[in-house]
Amino acid sequence: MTLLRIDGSYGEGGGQIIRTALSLAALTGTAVRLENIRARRRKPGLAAQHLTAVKAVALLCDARIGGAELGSQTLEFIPGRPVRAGDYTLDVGEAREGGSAGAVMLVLQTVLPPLALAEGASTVSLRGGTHVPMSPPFDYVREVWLPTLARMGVRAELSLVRSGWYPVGKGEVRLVVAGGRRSLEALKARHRGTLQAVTGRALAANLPAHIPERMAARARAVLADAGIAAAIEPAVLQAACAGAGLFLTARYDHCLAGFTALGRRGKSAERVAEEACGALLAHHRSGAALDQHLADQIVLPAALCREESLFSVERITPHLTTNAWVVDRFGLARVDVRLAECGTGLVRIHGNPAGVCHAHP
Ligand SMILES: Nc1ncnc2c1ncn2[C@@H]1O[C@H](COP(=O)(O)OP(=O)(O)OP(=O)(O)O)[C@@H](O)[C@H]1O
Repeated sequence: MTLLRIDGSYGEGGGQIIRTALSLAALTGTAVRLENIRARRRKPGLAAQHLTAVKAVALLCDARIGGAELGSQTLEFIPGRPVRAGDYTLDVGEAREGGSAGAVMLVLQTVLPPLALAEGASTVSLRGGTHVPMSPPFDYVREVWLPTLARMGVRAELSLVRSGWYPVGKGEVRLVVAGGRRSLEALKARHRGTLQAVTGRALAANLPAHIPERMAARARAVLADAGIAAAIEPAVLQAACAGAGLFLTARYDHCLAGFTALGRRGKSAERVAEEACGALLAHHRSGAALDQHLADQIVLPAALCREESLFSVERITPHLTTNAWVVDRFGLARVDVRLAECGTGLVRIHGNPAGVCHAHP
């Protein structure tokens, strides 16, 4: 059997190459061999979050897997059948002795596209980190990524059972996916239109109420100075360890954009607020439609469309160009990323008129 070889050291050289490759392997029935996994990271190879994603996608399509161990830098993944809808429970904490706060949202983003195109509805319960650094937090996925996918025809609902923060994790979310799509609808967001509203949540877990209140107050003041009225709600949550963060959503006529800043010991609530607002204002000034994270996270769903998607993005990141490369390796859709005005990017994803092909044995 020939396996499609994917070089994990390409471009960004991180975990996203694995996740995108596995989603596409399951969707198309392609057997893949991943090499040099996370070669550009300080500790290369599969970490708890990636291993959970590997096992999750393997469950969806009954894949045979080789090299699915912590630290492994090579993985073979051979799908056994088309993706099956069902009830799945995935726990990042189980992937490593002593637990892990690995990002469950990244695992969710790996299983959702295959389940959206599977026959029938699914529920997925995911346990681990819900608001952890270097990943989309729960609020971003619920307020920005899923509503953007809803515009592309994906029907899914996400709820937070318990938040999970670094370093302990132990959060839980529940995802319900309607399934039954044959392909998705193209995303058209070259121009974003006008800013309709900015909303947000200032969250603290196991910390005093004045922390989220100060984050919310400072954020409202910073945005008001820029002429933007924002509705930001402070809230205190219970969790397995302390954590805090501010999550903002900018709602434009034709798209959504999300901005996050997480707290840590020694960083004031006001600084957290200024960081998230700074990111929002930089995006607003850029004039582009999608924020830098949404662009790389929408490349895969857009590759599942029959028609062409087109959107502008605040800036071209290595995550974006790397994900474009992975999609290209599967020959599913051609992704064209171009530099546009003032450092923004323009992304065109030529859909596949034939739709996604399930070439399962
Ligand atoms: N603040 C944020 N908001 C939304 N998305 C984010 C945010 N920070 C990071 N992301 C997204 O998280 C993903 C991280 O991918 P990356 O390849 O870096 O993954 P990883 O598996 O966490 O690990 P590693 O970098 O350790 O290999 C990207 O899609 C990136 O856009």
